[in-house]
Amino acid sequence: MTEHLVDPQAPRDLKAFIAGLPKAELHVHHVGSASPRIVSELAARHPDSKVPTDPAALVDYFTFTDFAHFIDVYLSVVDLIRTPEDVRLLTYEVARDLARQQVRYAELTITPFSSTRRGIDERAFMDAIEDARKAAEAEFGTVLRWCFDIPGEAGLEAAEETTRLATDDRLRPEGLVSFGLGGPEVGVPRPQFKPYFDRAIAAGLHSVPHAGETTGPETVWDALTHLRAERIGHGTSSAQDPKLLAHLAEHRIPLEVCPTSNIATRAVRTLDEHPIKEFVKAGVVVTINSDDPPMFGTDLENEYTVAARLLDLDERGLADLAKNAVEVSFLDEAGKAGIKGEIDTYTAGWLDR
Ligand SMILES: O=C(O)c1cccc(C(=O)CC[C@H]2O[C@@H](n3cnc4c(=O)[nH]cnc43)[C@H](O)[C@@H]2O)c1
Ligand SMILES: [Zn+2]
Repeated sequence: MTEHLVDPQAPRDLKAFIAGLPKAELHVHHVGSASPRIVSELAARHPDSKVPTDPAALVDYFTFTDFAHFIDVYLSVVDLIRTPEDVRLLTYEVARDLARQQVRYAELTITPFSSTRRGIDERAFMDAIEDARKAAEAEFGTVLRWCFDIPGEAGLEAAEETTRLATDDRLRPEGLVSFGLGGPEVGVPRPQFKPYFDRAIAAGLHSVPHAGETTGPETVWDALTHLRAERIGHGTSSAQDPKLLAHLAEHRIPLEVCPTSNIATRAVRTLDEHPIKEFVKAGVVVTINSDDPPMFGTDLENEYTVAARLLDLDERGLADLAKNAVEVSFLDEAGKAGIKGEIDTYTAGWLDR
């Protein structure tokens, strides 16, 4: 867990502003959001796992040599989720952590294939996430929506299964709004997933694949052309292609930027080399996200602190960033207006102190 990535230099006042700012999180993974407490609780429930049961030992365990190592570790945590009760506990606790950070709305990326192939009954899986979603909204006031993603490296069998689970009217959960594609990009060309995205889009889901996280801008083009991406997960390498940046800006295709994730998986060398500033300069809409927060030693508040430094933002700039995420989310218009109003009221109150 890369704790050194948390910025201790950030002005205390700005940190306090960020802590209270109502936020939306658009790129955060279900299993990747398991807190050290939940990971150790699940590891203790399933002692045959190689995941440490001691939260302190997780700091080393969650330090990654590269993206492939990150995926290996990620899958060892996936292996801890074996029953519908594990799924419900994880989902509910993730919502609690989001609510604590004043996250009013989150689109949580879930990989149902990883659970059903490990033997969790598909109906029980859907019931567990939906039960947690409803409880989280009632108890914490945080609205959750789902993005079901294909784990690309698991191939077309995974694509078929994910599409079936996302489009079968008898199974599809009420909270499902979008369809994604995750995992490694190297050796996993995006175009092969076109028929699955076509079916998901025809069923009313939004297209939000990962692209350009660990490969070049051509993968982002592929995601736009073949998968009809409406937002791009990461899109980091877009900075290498001025025509792509112009296209993203012109068509208002937002990038879901996750700065600390890119350092932790070694996709980008240092935060100062992160291309977020180039995205903004080119007029691309960016949103700030945490990806797999406990695994990367971060949370959404820290990502906003990082963004404030990299983009040189004051309170108003941070509020605009938070409103970007609400605006390009898949929440209904009334819900968007409500959160944007809250952001404005909070910011005005803070600046009038
Ligand atoms: O579950 C399986 O059995 C399985 C078999 C083969 C491959 C996979 C995967 O590749 C799962 C990867 C999983 O990783 C998630 N994730 C979390 N953070 C990121 C990220 O920063 N970039 C890409 N993927 C990420 C994602 O949800 C994938 O589904 C699984
Ligand atoms: Zn991701």
